[in-house]
Amino acid sequence: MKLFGTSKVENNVLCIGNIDVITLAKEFKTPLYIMDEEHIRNICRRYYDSFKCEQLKNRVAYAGKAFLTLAMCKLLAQEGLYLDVVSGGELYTAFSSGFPMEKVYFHGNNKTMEEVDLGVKLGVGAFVVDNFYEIENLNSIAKVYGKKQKIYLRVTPGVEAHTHEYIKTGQIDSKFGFTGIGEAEAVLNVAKKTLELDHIELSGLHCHIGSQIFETEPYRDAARIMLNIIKKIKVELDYEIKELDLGGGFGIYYNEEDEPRKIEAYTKIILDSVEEFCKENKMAVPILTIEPGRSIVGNAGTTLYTVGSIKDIPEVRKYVAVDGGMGDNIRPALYNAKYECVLANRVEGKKNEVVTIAGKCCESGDILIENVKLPLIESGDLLAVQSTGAYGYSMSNNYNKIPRPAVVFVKDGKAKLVCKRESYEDVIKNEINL
Ligand SMILES: Cc1ncc(COP(=O)(O)O)c(C=O)c1O
Ligand SMILES: N[C@@H](CCCC[NH3+])C(=O)O
Repeated sequence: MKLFGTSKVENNVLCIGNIDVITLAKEFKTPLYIMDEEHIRNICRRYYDSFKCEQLKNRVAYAGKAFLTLAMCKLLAQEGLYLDVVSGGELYTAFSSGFPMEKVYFHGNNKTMEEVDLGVKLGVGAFVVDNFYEIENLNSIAKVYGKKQKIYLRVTPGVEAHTHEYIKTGQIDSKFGFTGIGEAEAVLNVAKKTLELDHIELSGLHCHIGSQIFETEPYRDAARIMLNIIKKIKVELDYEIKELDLGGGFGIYYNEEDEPRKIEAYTKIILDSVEEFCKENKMAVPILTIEPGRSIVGNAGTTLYTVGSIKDIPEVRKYVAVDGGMGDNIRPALYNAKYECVLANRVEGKKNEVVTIAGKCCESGDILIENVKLPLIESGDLLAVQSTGAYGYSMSNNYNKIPRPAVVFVKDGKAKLVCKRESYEDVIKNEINL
């Protein structure tokens, strides 16, 4: 069992943010997403410091797709981070929280006209554009508002990162961005056309090579490819790109097979390789951005469930069902993602057994964890699945009309409700009873 942040075991009960989970379950019910606020803040600070945000004006833009709520936006603003949003809904969340719009990067491979309009109207810092269709729309909308909109061009650098097929994004065969390999003609052409538009300012280039990446070397490769394109744009178009965003994707620990590097190892290789390339090529070092999502919130989140039915099929398997499942954590079903868990109200028990943790959805694939060794479990026990802070709540759904769980931030013995548990009324709120 690995404990992150402020998680610890006291009197054989799991405690997070100095509150035991039995108390949290009583107050907020289960399933419950518990976010360790101190842990999130510590990671934000480690990124901010090690990426030299103060000294070099570099930026850490948290990728909101991992987990975004009003409270999270407030926390990010307090920690001095930027924010990457990928839809009108995420943008609206940030805006509603009072997050500074000039610190927002607006992503998305197919932004609608309404989304583009909202972004320009609210004054987002930069659009990360994926295609020329978007640039033209953006130029005409920015004209209506009498603005010159900053953009980054998203480039697929052709870097192979070893991760799950569904979460790779930097390879050439990708729906994202302009192809940036070889002579990078596609990027040069679009940069050239962009420079002719009156309401667009080409500020930077962007790439993102994938997610849950453990190696550091692909970031060096991506940095060099991107800087080479910046150099080409300077030589061929006589235009200096002053900003570079190298995306996120830094891997975290979910289970024993995962060997993530320290945050500082990723930030170091990026800073060093950019500096090295710029020195070799006598170029000015651009302002750098990274976009970590998972590595900021992943290990800070724990999902607390109550055990319900238990089905023992002798010599085959023992199913232990919890009161949540693929509605609150789709990742095991979607990516075959592996998690660890603890019997949270009796962390250590005398007899251990191997069980499979099943969800409550009407779907055979709704299995949260297969073959995990735990103390003998009884109905009514509390089970805590660890490292669910990223892409848990944000990918949650109402399959089987199951209401989404509540989210609490815990810190220094206090729990703050940041998202209410959905009610049955919420589940039908958009429906019309003809
Ligand atoms: C453009 C972009 N930036 C940042 C991220 C965040 O990735 P991660 O949560 O793996 O750090 C993603 C998701 O993979 C992304 O698509
Ligand atoms: N949702 C994915 C990662 C997101 C990839 C976004 N580009 C996950 O849970 O791992």
